[in-house]
Amino acid sequence: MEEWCESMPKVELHAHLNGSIRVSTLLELAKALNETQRDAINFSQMKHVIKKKALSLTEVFHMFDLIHNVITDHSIVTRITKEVIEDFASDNVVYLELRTTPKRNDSIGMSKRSYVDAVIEGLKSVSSVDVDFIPKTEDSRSFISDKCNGNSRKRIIVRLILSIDRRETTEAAMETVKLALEMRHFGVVGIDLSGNPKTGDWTTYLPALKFAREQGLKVTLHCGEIKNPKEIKNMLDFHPQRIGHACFFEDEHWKMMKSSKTPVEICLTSNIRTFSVPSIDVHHFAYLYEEKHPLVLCTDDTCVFTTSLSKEYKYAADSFGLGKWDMLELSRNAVEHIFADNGVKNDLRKYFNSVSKNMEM
Ligand SMILES: CNc1ncnc2c1ncn2[C@@H]1O[C@H](COP(=O)(O)O)[C@@H](O)[C@H]1O
Ligand SMILES: [Zn+2]
Repeated sequence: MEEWCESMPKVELHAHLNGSIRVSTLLELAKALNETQRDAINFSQMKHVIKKKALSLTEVFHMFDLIHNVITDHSIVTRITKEVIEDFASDNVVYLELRTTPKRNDSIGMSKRSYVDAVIEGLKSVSSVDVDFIPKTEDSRSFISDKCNGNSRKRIIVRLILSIDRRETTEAAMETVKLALEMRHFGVVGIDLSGNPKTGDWTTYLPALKFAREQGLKVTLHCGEIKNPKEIKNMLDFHPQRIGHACFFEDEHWKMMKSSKTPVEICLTSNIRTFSVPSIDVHHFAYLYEEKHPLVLCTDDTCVFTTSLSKEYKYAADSFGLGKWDMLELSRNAVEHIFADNGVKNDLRKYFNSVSKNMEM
C-alpha cells in the first residue's frame, strides 16, 4: 500500500533540474561518455559519490560539475527535464517550480537561450502525465474540474525559475534575467541565486536581481548555507519573495526574517547530508514551525541527496512528531508561497480543499 506521504498531493518549490536527474539516466550517460571520451568523466568516481551518505559542500559542487559534463547536447537537457517532471508527478507533486541555470557552452553550440528552449522542449515532450506550464491569459481553469469530473490522468502544473550561478559575472547574471523576461509566456516566473556559497560576492548579482524585481519577476535566494553574517543581512535587506536554507542564521537574522515574514524553503536531507545542520533534532524547521513562520518542505536535489518530496515529508513527520493532517496542512500552506499568478493559486487552494474533504488518510 502506498504510504500517506506518497499519495498526499504536494507542492515543490525548491528543486534544481540537474541535481534532480534520474540516477539511472546519469549512470547511463556517464558510462556512454566514459566510453567515447575518457577524459570527460571519471565514471567510478561518480558512482562512488552517488553512494556516499554524507557529502561536504565541496563534494556536492564537484558532483554538479560531473553531472554538467554529461550534458553534451540539447537533446540531453530535454530528456533530463522530461524525466524529472515525470518523477515529480509520480510522487504526486501537483505544482512544481523547477529551477535551472541557463548554460552557455560554445563547444556544443549552446547558448543560454537554446538551453532554456531545450528545457521547454522537455516540458512539451512529457506524455505520461498532463503538464500545465503555459500561463493562461483568461481565467480558464481546468485542473480542479478535470479532477472532479473523474479525469484519471495525472496532471502537474510546472513553472520555471532561472538560476544565476555565483560563479557568474554581473553581465551573465543580467543575461539570465533578460532571458527570464523573454520566456515569461513559457511559464518562467522568477530568478534564483545559487551555486557554491563559498564563491562570489553579493554585489556582483545585485544589479541583475534589482532589475528582475523591477520587471516583476519573483526572486528567491540561497541564503545562509554557510556562515556569512554580512551577506545574510544584505540578502534579507533586499527583501526577496522567498529564501532557501537559512542554516547559519544569527539572532539578528531571525529577527529580520520574522518581521518580513519571508517564507523559507526547507531542504532537510540536503542540510543534514552536507553538514550545514549538525543533526535533525537541532534543525531550524522545529523553531520555524513552532513560531508559525511560513515554510515549505522541498528536496533541493533528489539525485545528489537520494531523496524525494514524499521522503522529505516522512522525514519531517518522523523527526518532529507530526501527523498526516499536520503534513497535509503544511503542503496546503505551500500554495500561499508559489510564484505563479493568483489564478493558479486559487485553483490549487480549491484543489487542496477538495482533497482534505475527500481524503481518508
Ligand atoms: C546543496 N545546495 C545547493 N546550494 C547552492 N546551489 C545549488 C545547490 N544545489 C544545487 N545548486 C545549484 O544548481 C545547479 C544544478 O542544477 P542546474 O544545473 O541549475 O539545473 C548546481 O550547479 C548549483 O549551481
Ligand atoms: Zn538549492
